This record gives sequence, structure tokens and C-alpha cells, in this order.
Amino acid sequence: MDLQHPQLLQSTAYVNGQWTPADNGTTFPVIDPFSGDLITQVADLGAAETSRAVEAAHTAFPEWSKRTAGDRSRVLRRWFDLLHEHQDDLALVMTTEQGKPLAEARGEVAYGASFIEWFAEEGRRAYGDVVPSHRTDTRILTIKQPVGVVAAITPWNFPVAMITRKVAPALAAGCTVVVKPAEDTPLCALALAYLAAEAGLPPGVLNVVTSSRPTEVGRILTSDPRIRKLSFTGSTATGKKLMEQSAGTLKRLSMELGGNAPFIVFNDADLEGAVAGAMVSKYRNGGQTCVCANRIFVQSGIYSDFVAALKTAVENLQVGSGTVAGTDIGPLINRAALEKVERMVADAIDKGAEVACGGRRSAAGELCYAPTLLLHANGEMELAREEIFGPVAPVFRFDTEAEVVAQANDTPYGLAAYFYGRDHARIWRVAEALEYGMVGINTGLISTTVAPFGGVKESGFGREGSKYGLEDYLTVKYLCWGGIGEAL
Ligand SMILES: NC(=O)c1ccc[n+]([C@@H]2O[C@H](COP(=O)([O-])OP(=O)(O)OC[C@H]3O[C@@H](n4cnc5c(N)ncnc54)[C@H](O)[C@@H]3O)[C@@H](O)[C@H]2O)c1
Ligand SMILES: O=C[C@H](O)CS(=O)(=O)O
Repeated sequence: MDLQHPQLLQSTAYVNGQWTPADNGTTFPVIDPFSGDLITQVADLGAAETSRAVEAAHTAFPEWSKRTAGDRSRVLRRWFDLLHEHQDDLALVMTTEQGKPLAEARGEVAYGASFIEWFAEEGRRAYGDVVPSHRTDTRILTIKQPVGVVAAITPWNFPVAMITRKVAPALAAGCTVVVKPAEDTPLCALALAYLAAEAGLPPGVLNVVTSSRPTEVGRILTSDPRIRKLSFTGSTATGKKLMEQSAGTLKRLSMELGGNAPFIVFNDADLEGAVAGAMVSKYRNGGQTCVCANRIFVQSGIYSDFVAALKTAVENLQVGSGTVAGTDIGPLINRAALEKVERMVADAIDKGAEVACGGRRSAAGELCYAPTLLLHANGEMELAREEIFGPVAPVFRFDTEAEVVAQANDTPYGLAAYFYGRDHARIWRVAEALEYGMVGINTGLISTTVAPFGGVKESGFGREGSKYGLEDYLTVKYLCWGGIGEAL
């Protein structure tokens, strides 16, 4: 990997300000999903090392939490600047370990950095209240205090942004953090830790535990009483397990889980805009995002024109190495992901889907899947019930507003939904009727640090980004000040 700053490529965990190998020296491989080549071996930490990382965060908490919000903000601001200074290197690390095209990787670095900038500012406005008292001899106040030591467990699909979206508000609030990144993509997490240290973050405030044994590490992070909050981004199945494991020590939780996004196109939609929105929502990161359009519902009156235009756009997507300019779709993250996509497409075809294009592996690379458009999709298909997490767009046809809203809501998930239409009354009706945490109206791209990101139902709870994101890392303390007596 040809980095301008090779020291960004670390291969040991980061604990208490030290680059730390596993106690027994074991490592696990990090593989380039496009070439299949070994990038590097990374320290494979277990329970004992994880407990020491928790100890480090616990020890660092008093000093970090007592700093002024302004001091913490200045460190975060330097970290933000360093991410931009090293954007190209960070993007190359990301594309090499995760596979997304470099242009998307650069975009993710900027997106991830935006959470650091945002919460560097938000952290300075953790205001309390002075409350009109219920007694003349008593004064009532509230103050905001950091929740304590935070564990963050993050996925492979956005290996920078999913970490900064948690770590930035946590640090801004005065918390300290232990991060366990996904085993497929630990290198971005280690590069972020390197730059955080360069920014002046004290030892123990941010710790990164790399491991190929998430269950073993998770057991420590969910059971250690010194961890007061767990923030998790990943599949709903894993989120449920972690929630159960956290009950024993009653941890605060944020759960950013799986999705099954409907993308609805009404007859009066702007056709060109709807096609562009479907493309960005479906095929960003090769379809490996939690807010990807997972079911595309098209009203009968616009169906033929929309499908024809969408097919042309899908057929124009370029599949290949993320490091090659012009690539739109990189490899899937691993073989299991490829086999899951293949299984879901085969199931859909068995249940009546017609392949308009794609529907097969791509010759561009071992883990590449051809951008796919499936017609005549129906609710019996597995891809209608579970997130595909691949470059496959199933199209469902509908006739009425009531029918499509019912179909869109017929899922345990509730993360993101999208619809295109121009009738203002219908926009209000549908936006309010969709059971999702986030709704894109005439847009397929909704993710931004200024807005609250999160879901309902089995897509989780808590919000990341926005003015709400800091609250997940704060507690509200009520002060009841008596004995004041009457004015002299
Ligand atoms: N809602 C969101 O903001 C959001 C964002 C990105 C991804 N996701 C979801 O994440 C999923 C894809 O990511 P993934 O495949 O990495 O999910 P995953 O649940 O398999 O893994 C996520 C993280 O959890 C860890 N993990 C897995 N099992 C664990 C266990 N038993 N104990 C402790 N840690 C464990 C993994 O090592 C990884 O770090 C999709 O469902 C996607 O929708 C959601
Ligand atoms: O996978 C979903 C992440 O939240 C990525 S993004 O925030 O939608 O870019």
C-alpha cells in the first residue's frame, strides 16, 4: 500500500496510548477483498487484553471528563484537521481493506470527519437548566455529565464513519472509549487512533481492540461494570445478543441495526430524479449500506418508463478494483457476503423474479457481483424480508398509495425509507405513514452529520449526529438545593 505517511498503517492494537500486540503474539490476516492478497497481519486480542483496555479507559476518565468542553473541543478540532490532511491515505487504507471505490472512500473520510467537527462544537453546548422551584427555600437545577466509559462495536461497511459517529460525541461529552472494529476492516480504526494521538488525545481516552474473536471481546465489553454504555452498529441479530448480554450491568445502549428500505416511485415522480435517487440509494458502497434501497416499488403508470431508464443506468455501472478510476462497484466484503447475495437472487428467481440485467457473479473479480435488476419481485422472496447487502435491485409494481404504504411497512425493520412524488398532500400523508426513523423525499441520499441518524422497530434506537447525538453520551443530574430560607 503506497501511503504518503506509512505510519498510518498500524498492525497492533492501541491500548492506553501504546501500540499493543496480543499477549500470546497471535495475529489475524486482513485481506484485500478485490485481489485476495494479504494486506497485513493484525494483533488478535482476547479477553485479558480487552479488560486492560477497559481499565485504561476507566483510569483516563476522571481527567478527561474534568477538562473543559473547550479543551476537549480543541483536541477534537485538531483530529478533524488531521483526517482531512491525511484524506488520501485514509481513503487508500479503506479501499484496500473494504473494497469501495476510492472516490467513495474519500467521501467517507470527509463524512466521518464531519462528525468530529460537529461534536467538537456540540460538546460546548451541553447546557443544563435552572427550574422554577416548588418551594421558596429551595432551588432546582439540572446539569449534564458524561455517562462514563463507553464501548463501541462497529461494522466493516463504513470503517471510518461508523467509528467517528460514536467516538466524536463520546469524547466531546467527556467519556472515554474502547472501540472494537470489525475483523474485516481494523486498519482504518488503527489509523484513526494514530491521528487521535497526533491530535493530543491523552493515553487511555481512546482504545482500539483488534480481534478475530468478537464474541470473546464482546463478552468483556458487555459485562464489565466499568463500561457504562455500549454503542453498537451492525446487524439486528448481533444487536439483540449484545442487548441481552448488557442487561446484567444495565448499560446505556445505542443500537444502529439492519434495514430493509422501501424506495417508492409514484406516477407523478420526476422520472430522471427518481432513477438517479434509486441508483445512489441502491448501489452506493456496492449496495452494502444499512440505508440502501432494498425494495423498489413503482406505480403502474410510470412503471415501464422507470424500469427502462433504471435498466440503462444499471447496465452502465463499472465493476472492478476500487483503486481504478471509473469503478462504480467494488467487490463484496467476503465470500460469505457473495454467497448470500447469490442465494437471495436464486431464491427470487425461483419465486418468479425476472432478471433484467446481471443476476450473476462478475468476471471483474473473485468477490465481484454484477449490478443486477430484478423485475416482478414479490413479498414471498427472501430479499423482500431481509437486507440484500449487495448490488441487486428488486422492483415491485403497485397501483394505490394505501397498498404501497402497507407493503413498505410490512417488515420488522424501520431504518430508512424513500419516496418520489410531487403531490404535496400525498408527500405529507406518506411521510407520516411510513414506519421508519428516516425518510428521504425526492432524494436517495439522506446521510449527514447535521441530521439524526437512526431507526425504529428492529432497526434499533438512539440517534447519531445532529443536536440529538450528544445526549446519548450524557446523563441529566437533578440538583435540589434546600435550606435557602427567605430573602433578608
Ligand atoms: N444502522 C446503521 O447505522 C448501520 C450502519 C452500518 C451497518 N449496519 C448494519 O450492519 C450489518 C453489516 O455489518 P456487519 O456484517 O459487520 O454486522 P455484524 O453484526 O456481523 O458485525 C458488526 C460488529 O459486531 C461484531 N460482532 C459480531 N458478533 C458479535 C458478538 N457476538 N459479540 C460482539 N461483537 C460481535 C463484529 O465483529 C463487528 O465488529 C448490516 O445488518 C447493516 O445493516 C447498520
Ligand atoms: O450503512 C449505513 C451507514 O450508516 C452509512 S451512511 O451513514 O448511510 O453513509
